[in-house]
Amino acid sequence: MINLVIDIGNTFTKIAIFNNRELVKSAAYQDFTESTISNFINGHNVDNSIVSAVEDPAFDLESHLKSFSNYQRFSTSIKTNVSIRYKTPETLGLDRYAAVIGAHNLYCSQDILVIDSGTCVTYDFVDREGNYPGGVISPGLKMRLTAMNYYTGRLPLFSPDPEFDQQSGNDTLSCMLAGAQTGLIHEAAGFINYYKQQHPDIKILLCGGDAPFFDRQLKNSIFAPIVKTEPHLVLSGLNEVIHQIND
Ligand SMILES: Nc1ncnc2c1ncn2[C@@H]1O[C@H](COP(=O)(O)OP(=O)(O)O)[C@@H](O)[C@H]1O
Ligand SMILES: CC(C)(COP(=O)(O)O)[C@@H](O)C(=O)NCCC(=O)O
Ligand SMILES: [K+]
Repeated sequence: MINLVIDIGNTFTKIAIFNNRELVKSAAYQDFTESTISNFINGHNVDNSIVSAVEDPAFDLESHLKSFSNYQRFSTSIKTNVSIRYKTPETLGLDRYAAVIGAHNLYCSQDILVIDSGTCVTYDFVDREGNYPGGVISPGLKMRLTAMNYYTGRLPLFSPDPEFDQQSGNDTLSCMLAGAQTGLIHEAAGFINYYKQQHPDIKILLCGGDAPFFDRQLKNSIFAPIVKTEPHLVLSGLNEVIHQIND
């Protein structure tokens, strides 16, 4: 079974082809059009397709996918082996639901905290039985620096600096990076500690555009043994949904 899965985030659209549960290829695009899909598929005979979108695509994506595949609309009403305990499933980001499905099916006998560091950073907990109560939504790495520039008169616009590892700064740039970057790691450490106290065997899975940043920082921390990067968690969660519907 060849599956085409698409994850439309607030910054990038991620797309992948799976042959059953094996990832064949994946890519990320800032500009996503019909021809992006044709170029990406490039000769693969797609059986099924599915989309998770936090933003509406700029073209009729559903009609396009229906024209060459068995298209499945993804929503929180689709029953999977993850049970949504969120109070407002109708407002839950589909990328968050897909990420915990991906996590639970990769490590089904473990309690997991997913840290998806995209436009926003989301912390989502799923227990070993597949119960998903929710988690945390927090400003993303780039958003933190952009917001400080946008809402002030004197703070410049800086990009994240992967090399920066100071706890505090002594000029404008280093002070802002300490807040935006080191502050984000302190935040993550705080939430990890909170969940670890309640679930001592918890595993931490990292995904999203800034996963390499979290990976580098957390691999140098006491959390190193329980942290793992799973870059395709949302995509593999969507692929799992196709399997659970068809199996
Ligand atoms: N070339 C880039 N352009 C924009 N953002 C980037 C780039 N490289 C890394 N990033 C980081 O990746 C984040 C987006 O990651 P991603 O997981 O694709 O987000 P989303 O799922 O929200 O679309 C941005 O917020 C930014 O911090
Ligand atoms: C929290 C999010 C903005 C994260 O999106 P991302 O950073 O992956 O683009 C998205 O999942 C969303 O719009 N959620 C809706 C609110 C909710 O999940 O309750
Ligand atoms: K996210």
